[in-house]
Amino acid sequence: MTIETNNEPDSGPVSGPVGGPDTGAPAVVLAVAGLRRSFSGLTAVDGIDFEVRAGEVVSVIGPNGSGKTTTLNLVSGVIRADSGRVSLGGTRIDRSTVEEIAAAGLARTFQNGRVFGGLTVAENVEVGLYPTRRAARPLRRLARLPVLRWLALVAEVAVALVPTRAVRAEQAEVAARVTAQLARFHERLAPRRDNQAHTLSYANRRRTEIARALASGPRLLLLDEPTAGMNQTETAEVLDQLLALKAAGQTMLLVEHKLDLVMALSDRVLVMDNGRIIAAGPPHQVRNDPAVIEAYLGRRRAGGSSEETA
Ligand SMILES: Nc1ncnc2c1ncn2[C@@H]1O[C@H](COP(=O)(O)OP(=O)(O)OP(=O)(O)O)[C@@H](O)[C@H]1O
Repeated sequence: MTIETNNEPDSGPVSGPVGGPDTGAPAVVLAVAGLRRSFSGLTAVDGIDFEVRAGEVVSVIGPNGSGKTTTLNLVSGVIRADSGRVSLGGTRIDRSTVEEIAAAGLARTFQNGRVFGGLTVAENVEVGLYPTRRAARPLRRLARLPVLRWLALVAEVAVALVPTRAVRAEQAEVAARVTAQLARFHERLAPRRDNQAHTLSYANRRRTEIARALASGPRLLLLDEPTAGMNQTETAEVLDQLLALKAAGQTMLLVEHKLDLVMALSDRVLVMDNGRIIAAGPPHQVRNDPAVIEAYLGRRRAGGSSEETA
């Protein structure tokens, strides 16, 4: 077996702040401390602290512009923090590259859904396995060094042209994993595996993106508004899939505006306002927190919104 996976249960001791055997609490998968980021004088994320434990589903809600997506971008390395610390499984990742963070076991989807339109559905999912491949990338460690990156690429091309037995075995494993991910989405994706992604409906593009994020068996899955732009039926279907993932033990951190989904799915909810976490706790507790009602839900209700969204 040559593909590195990250979906082993996080029950063993890890360095950094942990629960584990001593406390009986699941290990900390993600630890965020003092995270801060400003854009041209505007503080988007203002020194936040939180943890996500193994098997937990944590949702981040809050009004538009409160700092939710910036938080996901900081955690996943898409942008750098001005200060603060992010650890995945006890290892600091806030100065790592996006690829290093992916290889460490973090996968994510984006707010507007990002797929490679010219690739097939299966190829899009296969991309998600790239950071975990070893045989197909024999000199992958050199890719970190700008001067020697070309050597890593040459080695990749060489084994693609003349695949070794290990590369062929890895390719077979990749194909099996892609098929398993597409099967997760039943008739939505499996029959479309060879269709180019640009021909898919919006909902199927988003499903493809989730399948790609799951392909590597991530230790932590970040989802940025996984049901944005979906109708009620599509949203309910995605909720069922996320509940199945949760039942299988997948650790997730998501940003979501649809409160019904958040309430049904989350173990804990973090409420952000003006870059800060103003409340955190189980869904029913957060829903009834006077500070949240005042700062956020109350605003909505006062505005007479009939659809309760975050
Ligand atoms: N790249 C950027 N450059 C400048 N300002 C930014 C950038 N990214 C985010 N911001 C600002 O930071 C603040 C937080 O934005 P962010 O997208 O994190 O909020 P959000 O809670 O995810 O909002 P929404 O629910 O609308 O997606 C906003 O005022 C936004 O305009």
